[in-house]
Amino acid sequence: MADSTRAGRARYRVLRALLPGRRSAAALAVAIAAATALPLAAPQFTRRFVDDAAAGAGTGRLTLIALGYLAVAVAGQAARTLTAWLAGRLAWDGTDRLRERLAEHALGLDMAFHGRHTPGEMIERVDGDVVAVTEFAVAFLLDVVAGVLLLAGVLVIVFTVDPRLGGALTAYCALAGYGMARAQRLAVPSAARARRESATLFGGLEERLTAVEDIRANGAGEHSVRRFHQSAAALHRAEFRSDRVGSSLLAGTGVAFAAGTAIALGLAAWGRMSGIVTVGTAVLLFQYTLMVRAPFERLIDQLRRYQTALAGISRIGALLAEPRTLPAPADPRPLPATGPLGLRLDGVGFAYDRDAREGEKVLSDVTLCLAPGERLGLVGRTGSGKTTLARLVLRLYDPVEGVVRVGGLDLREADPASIRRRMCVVTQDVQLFAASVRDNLTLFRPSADDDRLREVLAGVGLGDWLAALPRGLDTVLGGAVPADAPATGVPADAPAGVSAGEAQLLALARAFLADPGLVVLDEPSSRLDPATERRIERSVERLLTGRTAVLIAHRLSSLSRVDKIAVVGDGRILEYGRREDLAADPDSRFARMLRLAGAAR
Ligand SMILES: Nc1ncnc2c1ncn2[C@@H]1O[C@H](COP(=O)(O)OP(=O)(O)OP(=O)(O)O)[C@@H](O)[C@H]1O
Repeated sequence: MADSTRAGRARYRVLRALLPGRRSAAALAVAIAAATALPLAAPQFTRRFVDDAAAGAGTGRLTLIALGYLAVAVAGQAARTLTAWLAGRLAWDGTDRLRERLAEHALGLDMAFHGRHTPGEMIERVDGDVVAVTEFAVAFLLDVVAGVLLLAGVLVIVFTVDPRLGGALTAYCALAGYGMARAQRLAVPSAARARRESATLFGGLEERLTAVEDIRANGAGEHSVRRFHQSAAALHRAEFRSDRVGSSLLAGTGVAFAAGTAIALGLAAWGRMSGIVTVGTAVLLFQYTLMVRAPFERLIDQLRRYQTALAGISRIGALLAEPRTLPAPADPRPLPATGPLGLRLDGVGFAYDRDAREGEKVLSDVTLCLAPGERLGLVGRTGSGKTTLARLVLRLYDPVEGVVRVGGLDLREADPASIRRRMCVVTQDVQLFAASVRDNLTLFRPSADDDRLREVLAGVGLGDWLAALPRGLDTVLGGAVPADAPATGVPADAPAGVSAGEAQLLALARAFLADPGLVVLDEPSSRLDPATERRIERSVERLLTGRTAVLIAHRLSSLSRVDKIAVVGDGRILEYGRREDLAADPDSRFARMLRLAGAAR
């Protein structure tokens, strides 16, 4: 499909998500029509008032005309308020719909996509772009549609009063519009520069706040603050320049419209003196000339925002059009519902970049087999491909060649929900949320049985920890804190800190709750205190019992609990076999590793 067609379709999908229902759209159209027509009617009352007063009409009649004017003015203001309210409500509905669709779509995209895009970028897309687009949509309805209608209405009315005056006003509007559009373009570079400086400042701020611990620990606080000052100063200068250009343009526009008003006054006086129009009509023409200024200014302002909104629509459309690289199976089959799951990899090859050439693969020709309940230990240097192998087992990626089978099923044909239900991963980098202990354990699943949660926590040795928490399972967890941090004097609703060891045990508790048939466990490589380490080891042993397991081992001692060992190097399986066989073979790499470890001790 041609890129332009795809982009057009994506834009159409975004705009369709923003479209309101028929009834809301009809209500808004009526409100916009009223908000335009009523102000257009007001000068007719002024004309009648002036002409009747000049003709010596009585106070009663003049009062009636004045009241009519007042009623039209009040109704016009009410229609404008209603329009703004309706447009605002529709914008919120549209924003929510679009944001929900985008968030759902983005969360459904696979790891390959999320590896290429930072969280900050995703937030900007799902929030920043959507808000920019919907704000523009509201402004478009209020300023562009209503402005164009008002302008057209004024020109039509003045034409009907006198075609010559109508022609003059049209020519003036065309000239003023062209001049303002040109002037706006002058403002674009300085405004764009201010936006760039703003992005640099906030991007840097986000990065430094994320890395605050490393910055402090390495004594880089002063440099970071200096860089922050530099960015803030650059933003200040850019904003100042942009404001100066903006104010000059505003002043220029003011002069142009003042000249227009003077011309209109002159034309009205000329019309009156030539006897073409009455005094009332001269006042009416003057009022209509004044009315064109506001819609003009708003139209020009929207022209500038249109570019930003268009870019936002294209980016949102591109995200919505992003395909999943893990295709859903046509006929999904569930993994066996109970018991440990067998695992088999046949000639598996993988590259993160699917266009990579033969030599650039991260994994090549990997063949492994685990019977249900067997445990495999993966060892190898850093960057050798152990984590990648584990990701393929969990179907976070699909292999580019070969097959991964779990429970006898090619993972590409297995029901994705049953994969997430029956398989589970415990990583060393435990993610805890600023949420209650309960939500951290169940990952926000509402159907949690508190007794089961307590039992599981006690099982991993966190029973006393839970009992000491001020609000038990409802205690909100904060960020990780050092294990030796004092826990006294903490208010009852303050977020509880979690040490690295406790976080590991919480992750193991999550795995126990899921009760999987296959566990992938990335052993913590950081050193914990011996007591915590023993608690973790005991829990790991319990977790692995009766389950198939792939263990990424960072310590040789951990391998004593596995049945088979695979030594990974440069994306290949360098050695694979039963642990006792490899240990008994003096020429094996594993035996060499054991000897080296023994010598080191
Ligand atoms: N998301 C990714 N995108 C692109 N390349 C990646 C990605 N993750 C890992 N790699 C690359 O794949 C190779 C294997 O990495 P992998 O993380 O699987 O190794 P590892 O054996 O688990 O290392 P470690 O023991 O340090 O965790 C490395 O060259 C790494 O740079």
